[in-house]
Amino acid sequence: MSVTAREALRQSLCARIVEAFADAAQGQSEEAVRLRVPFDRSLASLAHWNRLEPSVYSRPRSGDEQFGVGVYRRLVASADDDWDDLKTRFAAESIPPGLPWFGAVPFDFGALPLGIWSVWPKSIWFAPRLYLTKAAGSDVAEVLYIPPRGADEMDVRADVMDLLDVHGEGTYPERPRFDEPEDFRRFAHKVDRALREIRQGRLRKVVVARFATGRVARSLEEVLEGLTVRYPDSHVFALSWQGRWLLSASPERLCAVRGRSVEIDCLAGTARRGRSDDEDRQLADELMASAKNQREHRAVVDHVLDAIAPVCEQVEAEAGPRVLKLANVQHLHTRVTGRLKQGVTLFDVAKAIHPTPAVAGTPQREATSYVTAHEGWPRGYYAGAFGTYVGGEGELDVCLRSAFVDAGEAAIFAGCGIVEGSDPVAEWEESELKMRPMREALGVQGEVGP
Ligand SMILES: C=C(O[C@@H]1C=C(C(=O)O)C=C[C@H]1O)C(=O)O
Repeated sequence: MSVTAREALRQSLCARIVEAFADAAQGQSEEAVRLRVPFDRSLASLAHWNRLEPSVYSRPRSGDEQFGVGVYRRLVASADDDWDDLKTRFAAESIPPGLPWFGAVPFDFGALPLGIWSVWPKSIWFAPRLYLTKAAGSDVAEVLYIPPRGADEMDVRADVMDLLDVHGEGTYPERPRFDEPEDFRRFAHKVDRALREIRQGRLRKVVVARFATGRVARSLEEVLEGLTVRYPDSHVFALSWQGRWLLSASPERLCAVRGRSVEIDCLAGTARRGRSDDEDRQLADELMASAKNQREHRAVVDHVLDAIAPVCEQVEAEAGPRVLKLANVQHLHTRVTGRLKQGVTLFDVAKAIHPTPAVAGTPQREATSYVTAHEGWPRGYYAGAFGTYVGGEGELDVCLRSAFVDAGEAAIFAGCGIVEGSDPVAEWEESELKMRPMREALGVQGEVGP
């Protein structure tokens, strides 16, 4: 969108909110101002790299969009905190009806946020002060805005204009750059080391990951629109904190909790897409027939069923895996569904199953510690989870096909499950495919051969 169109959008949205604020001031006493505005573009048009206020964009598989900016309430986990601390703190908070918390948790709650992640707390959650939702295909957005206490119309105008300000295009403060990414030699060395652990019987599977870096060539709006068009079945999500962005187009639901029901996606086992329909079908058949991939996949399903049993009244997995096709790759996929025991929240479920063997390995605890100790760089939020939370319910998706963007530079992450018989060249190629969504969307040059 052009700078003038962006400014016109900002002005008109602000005028509608001020109007609704003035009407509400004469009527009810609710803290939040609620209105509906015509909106015929994607809510991604409100997202911008250079917005200093924390902000969030989310477009799950349903196609409904959410955008939030500014902080009404924030909740962060620091070095020593765990899931239980988050849960306790959430229990003490209250936010207006219809407003969710957005946030993310790390891959390993036991690890400190180091390296590129040291600029962020270990887990970040916030309820935005200006929140828009738009149903798929609709050209109307619902707006919820919480004015500062005691604000008058003038204050509200200034506040909303500020929340939607973009603070200069392309001007980034000097910050430390990312570390040198791993080349094939170092990656192969990590795979060999993982294979040694497996041969010696300490682990059965380890997910070995790598990252690539590059300059971002697109506006955030272009990036998000690119991802939503190309990956309609993934959850496209972007969250900024202190000007840095975490982005993901996740195909993998860690857990969704609505009332007493829970849904989990197990995703492990990967093949590329074919160049023709025939080749694509053949690759899918080979994936289904591959004992190595089926073993890798079954380990995830078994872990999830075992780990979730204590918080469930009933739980079941689909009979066998299906093939989930994404634009870049195809995966083996099994859905697990269950009925939760009374009082079990989203965070109880996440604590029980995360990180699953799909992103850590098996045995899960040993593999998680192994990854944290031997990856060679801190995973932070990569292979962590992001999503929404309201009163115990919500959805968390695994932060895969993801990137961290700081001052116009991106680190793009991908990992592969290593089991007995894995080959470093094939795994490198798989990691390249997994990086493709973010590379293409961000316009970062890439595709490096082994
Ligand atoms: C670790 C990643 O993906 C995970 C690993 C998979 C595999 O090894 O087959 C498949 C899907 C994901 O659960 C990633 O995309 O970075």
